[in-house]
Amino acid sequence: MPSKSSSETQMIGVVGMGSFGTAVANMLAEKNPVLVYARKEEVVREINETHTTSGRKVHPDILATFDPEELCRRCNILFFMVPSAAYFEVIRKFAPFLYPYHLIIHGTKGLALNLEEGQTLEKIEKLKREQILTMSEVILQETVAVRVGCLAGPNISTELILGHPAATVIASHYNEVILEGQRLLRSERFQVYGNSDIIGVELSGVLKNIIAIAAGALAGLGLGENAKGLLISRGMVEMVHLSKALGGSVQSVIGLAGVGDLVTTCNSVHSRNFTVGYRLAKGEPLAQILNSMEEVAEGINTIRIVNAFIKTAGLRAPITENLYRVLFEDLQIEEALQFLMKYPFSVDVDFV
Ligand SMILES: NC(=O)c1ccc[n+]([C@@H]2O[C@H](COP(=O)([O-])OP(=O)(O)OC[C@H]3O[C@@H](n4cnc5c(N)ncnc54)[C@H](O)[C@@H]3O)[C@@H](O)[C@H]2O)c1
Ligand SMILES: O=P(O)(O)OC[C@H](O)CO
Repeated sequence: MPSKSSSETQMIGVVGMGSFGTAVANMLAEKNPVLVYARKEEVVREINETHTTSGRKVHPDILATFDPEELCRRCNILFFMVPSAAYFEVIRKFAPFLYPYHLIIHGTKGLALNLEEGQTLEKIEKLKREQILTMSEVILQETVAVRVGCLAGPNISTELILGHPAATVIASHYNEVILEGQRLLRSERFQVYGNSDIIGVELSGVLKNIIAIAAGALAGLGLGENAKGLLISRGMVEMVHLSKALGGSVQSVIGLAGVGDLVTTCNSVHSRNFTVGYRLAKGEPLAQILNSMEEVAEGINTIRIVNAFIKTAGLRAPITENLYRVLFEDLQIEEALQFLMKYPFSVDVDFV
């Protein structure tokens, strides 16, 4: 295994220079030099020559490369900031260059499927928990890395880029991952909390996207703040039950990465998931909305996976189930709302 000198360890690696990757790379660059990986040569050139990418400013202490080996050789702390749909491809590209000394933190709020060749979600009768992977589980499965963490919280990238105050959670089984994340990212404008329940924190960030799509739909219909309060509180209860069934703790859902991010995403016109719901409610077909979006709305893939899991686990998750039918089975939003208003929820909080 190659050894590393202490001076080399100061350079921090970031994989993926989309909205969130750029925001995080810029924050990291306030304290350490940063090397970012982008797969396209023209993006690498743009970052190195103009210190911008896709119209966003890039900190002058950030260099770019399209060589995964260089990134892994020069950085022993890596932040992976790519959408879940690209995760297996990206992780497998980096896996040959990763060693157990690497420390990896990811910021992806999506799920992946661990299926056999030729299997698809549609073909599976019962989707088991072990066939669903959070991104930390993908990293652990595909690489020799051990010290893995996630970063999740109310972190709309457009606000981070403006330097507005915010906070996040770094979750890991390893305290040193949390401490490194805090050391690298904490600033006067950015607070970093720790949590040892990595699965619960990942699931919180993943599941709130479903509720955010529903919140966008309510806003698109102009149904007001009472309805939103109702959705957010019932959405939180649904997230708790789904997260518990998938291996997360109640505490993580009611913390910053759960309720904190839920409130933010359900209220932000900058949220891609909220925007999908809003445009659906205005009458646009889902395919048209997704085709016109350059950035990923993770909730769409998440709801397919979670809906399949709900059936296997025998759970009831009325918001998720009804939203799935709106998105994929032609149920009208108004009909879904009527169904939810008649649903016999009777206990307010049933998980403590
Ligand atoms: N944007 C936000 O406000 C925000 C905040 C918190 C978390 N997140 C999460 O971060 C993740 C990324 O979101 P984003 O907003 O940066 O998305 P984005 O669509 O803006 O950017 C995705 C980046 O990944 C890169 N990428 C995609 N496929 C790739 C591949 N096969 N190989 C290499 N690179 C590839 C793209 O080139 C792009 O740079 C998502 O899971 C999202 O939920 C986003
Ligand atoms: O734009 P969204 O909907 O992916 O949400 C972004 C972040 O998850 C907010 O914390």
